[in-house]
Amino acid sequence: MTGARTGPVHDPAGAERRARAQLRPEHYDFIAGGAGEETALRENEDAFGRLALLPRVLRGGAERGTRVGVLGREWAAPLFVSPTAFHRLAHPDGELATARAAAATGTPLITGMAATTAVADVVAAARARDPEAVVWFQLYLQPEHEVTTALVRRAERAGCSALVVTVDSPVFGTRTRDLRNGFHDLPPGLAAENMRDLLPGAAPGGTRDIAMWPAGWDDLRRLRDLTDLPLVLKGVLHPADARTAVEQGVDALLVSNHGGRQLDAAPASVEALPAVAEAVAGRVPLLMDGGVRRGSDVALALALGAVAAGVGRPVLWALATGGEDGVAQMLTALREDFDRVLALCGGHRPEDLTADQVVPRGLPHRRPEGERAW
Ligand SMILES: Cc1cc2nc3c(=O)[nH]c(=O)nc-3n(C[C@H](O)[C@H](O)[C@H](O)COP(=O)(O)O)c2cc1C
Ligand SMILES: O=C(O)C(=O)c1ccccc1
Repeated sequence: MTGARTGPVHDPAGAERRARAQLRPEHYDFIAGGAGEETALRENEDAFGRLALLPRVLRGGAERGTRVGVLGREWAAPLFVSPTAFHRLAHPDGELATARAAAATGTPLITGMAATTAVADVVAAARARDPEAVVWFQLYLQPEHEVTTALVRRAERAGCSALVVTVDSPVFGTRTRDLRNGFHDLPPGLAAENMRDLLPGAAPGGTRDIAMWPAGWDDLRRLRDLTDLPLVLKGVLHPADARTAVEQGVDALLVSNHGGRQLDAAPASVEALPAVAEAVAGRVPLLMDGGVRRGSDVALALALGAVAAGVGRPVLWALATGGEDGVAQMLTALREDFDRVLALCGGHRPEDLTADQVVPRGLPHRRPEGERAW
């Protein structure tokens, strides 16, 4: 049969179940959990479930492709790996395995300051698979400007091609599961390697060593002056902030509620996307993450204004059960799933997906007066 599935089957729920069986319970909870009552966490996936895609028909499309352009580079698909802390909790190869898998599948990777592998080693691992691999560095603005500066220099020297500043974390969200489990520190032997020698005391070993701090637009301007790398703001949900960010010369926005781990009352990322897209009006590219689990989620995000969608937890589940191969299979399956959804929607390229193709699920409660159902 033409077009039959040949690659790995995409099974997001199964991947999490298998990872859970393998991880220490407090590590599983750290990854799976959200803030407070985990409303924002649940909403990220549920919101996609409330949206349907209206396919267009008879549009041809034998010449289909998934490539997109972002900040001057071509990406294989509108898909990237969002920054998540502590990959060595999931697998001994940690960020090295993730970096190799991302590069091997042509997927851009955002590695974070809370990685358990130094950014230079992460970039080297990616470039060993693909010399053109795209790696960005995520950071939190630090209370001491010298620490921020040192982190930026580490990312520049490593060869990262953009900085992602996470701005949704003036304080750490209330992580209910971590509090219940007493999980605050990394196991012996693991450390937040990017922070090494930047903080007083021993090797940075836990969530408390990554300062989240209430930075302001002034601090962002100082960062702008510090580096020529493109700046991406992560965690913008309010359209007014999106507008300010564009005025401040930010190069891209990543619309995100931090996987439901910061403000529990925040909307789902995909629900915040349309208003941000309207405010930005195409002046900078929009990325999004939160609850992206299948090709149709990527397609919905694109139709609502994003140029690409990121995955956080699915990477860690795949890493826990399958290391580099597991992550590569997951990313490949997700890309293939998106490609099929794009075709079924009548699209030839990711840009062909439009907002008129997104409709809410569920019948309207009341039909307009006098109108028949057929
Ligand atoms: C275990 C874990 C650690 C995370 N660490 C960071 C981090 O250090 N910096 C950051 O900006 N976002 C962090 N995030 C948020 C992700 O970048 C991303 O916004 C979120 O995971 C996307 O949602 P998803 O997990 O539903 O795909 C983390 C998320 C998880 C699950
Ligand atoms: O950002 C997060 O969600 C997160 O879990 C984390 C943990 C430790 C350090 C930095 C971020």
